[in-house]
Amino acid sequence: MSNASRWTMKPMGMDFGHLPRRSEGVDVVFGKRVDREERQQRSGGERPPTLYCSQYARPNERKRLRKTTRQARPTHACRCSFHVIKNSMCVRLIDTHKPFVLVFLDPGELMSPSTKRKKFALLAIYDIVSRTRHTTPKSRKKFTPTNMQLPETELTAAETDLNVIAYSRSLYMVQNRGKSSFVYRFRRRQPPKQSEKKTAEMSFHNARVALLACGSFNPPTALHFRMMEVAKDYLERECNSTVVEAIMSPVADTFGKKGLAPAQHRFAMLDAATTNIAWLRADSWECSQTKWTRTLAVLQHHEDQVREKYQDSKIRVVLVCGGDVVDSFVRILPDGSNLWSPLDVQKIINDFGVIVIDRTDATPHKTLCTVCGDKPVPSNNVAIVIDEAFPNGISSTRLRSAIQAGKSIRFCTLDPVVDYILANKLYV
Ligand SMILES: Nc1ncnc2c1ncn2[C@@H]1O[C@H](COP(=O)(O)OP(=O)(O)OP(=O)(O)O)[C@@H](O)[C@H]1O
Ligand SMILES: NC(=O)c1ccc[n+]([C@@H]2O[C@H](COP(=O)(O)O)[C@@H](O)[C@H]2O)c1
Repeated sequence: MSNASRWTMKPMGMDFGHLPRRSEGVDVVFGKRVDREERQQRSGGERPPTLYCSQYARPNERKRLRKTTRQARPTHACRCSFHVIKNSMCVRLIDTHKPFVLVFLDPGELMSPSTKRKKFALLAIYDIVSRTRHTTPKSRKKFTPTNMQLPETELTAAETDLNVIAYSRSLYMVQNRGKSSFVYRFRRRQPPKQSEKKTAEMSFHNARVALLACGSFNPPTALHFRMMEVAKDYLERECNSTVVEAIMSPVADTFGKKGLAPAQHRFAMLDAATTNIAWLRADSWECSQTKWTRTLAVLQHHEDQVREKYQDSKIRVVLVCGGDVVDSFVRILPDGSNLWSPLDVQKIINDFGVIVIDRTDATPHKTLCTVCGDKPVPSNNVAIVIDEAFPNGISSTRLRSAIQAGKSIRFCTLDPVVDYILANKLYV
């Protein structure tokens, strides 16, 4: 019997109270003091977006925790998803420091794992799970480390991505036996560190590359086109790469940024401006999706497309972005969740690569050091380029403000964009 088939994923038919359905994710925020009453109030009849673990948040512990994780963050937010496997709850915990830990958990007293971080994470999850009354002594009995396997067949594509990471990390199982609990650690069986290996082999040098810029382009500014030119120039001059094409992909309307003009216009402006530039084009795939697509998925889509188009499985798709986007890699949203999944960021850096165009007030190098933690920033896969010929603080916001004030924006962007905005009376 294959290992995968030993586990069956059951639908969420059990009484999980207020927990969201799987893949929705729950944010576990460490470090916030929320008293019991308030917590109950927050839970109310509705599903709370965030679960607070106040009892593990003493200030001195927070300080130590930050030291351990080497990441000073205002709160320690973890995104978890919940699954039911053989009557036990499986919690997947994702955070910046340890991107993915799979925990099979029975409520019970926990034996302290070796590091504070693990302890905090496990206790936090315990805190959640202990309020769900989901396990019975019978189900606990069934639960043994020997039959443990990820239910690969039942997972969606996105989750299967995560599984790879789970295997490259350690797997923890926590089980209650009488009064004490045990933490089991499993090593992945396949050769580890596949993505690191890929990074070591990968380099911009002599590579065939397609560039991808994702953004609102609301409207496109001179810098949006310029950043593609700067990235292409850098790769061809410094790395002897061949840039086969460069793609500008406007984000879908469902991204929900304030004041976002309809995707049809944002795409049309990019298309009009790039139509006579052989190596540069606008692509409508991302903005024609009904839901917002994470940048990693956009990269993956275009990797498939260009490899097929050029019949070359070695072509790389490299993300081009400004320093502000890199800074946003570690941004935590007001509800405590991560703007970018840390896993996505790791994959973008290691499996694709990024050309960062420096931008006023951005500190991409510092952010990348934070993101990479113990490891050095992979310099063969990430380059921060300063545009010395044309440094400026232009932004779409400034163009929109100028248009609203009735001022000219000519020469702040390409002429076809200006003409399109005027003809369609955008941003007035
Ligand atoms: N002046 C600039 N310098 C460097 N990168 C830039 C500049 N303007 C935009 N970019 C980059 O272009 C990409 C698309 O950006 P986006 O469409 O969000 O433009 P924006 O000017 O930042 O928009 P807004 O002002 O509406 O927030 C991002 O990677 C962004 O960092
Ligand atoms: N998690 C993610 O993949 C993620 C998060 C935030 C923004 N983005 C992308 O960054 C780009 C720029 O966004 P802003 O316009 O908010 O700077 C957009 O294309 C957006 O889709 C991706």
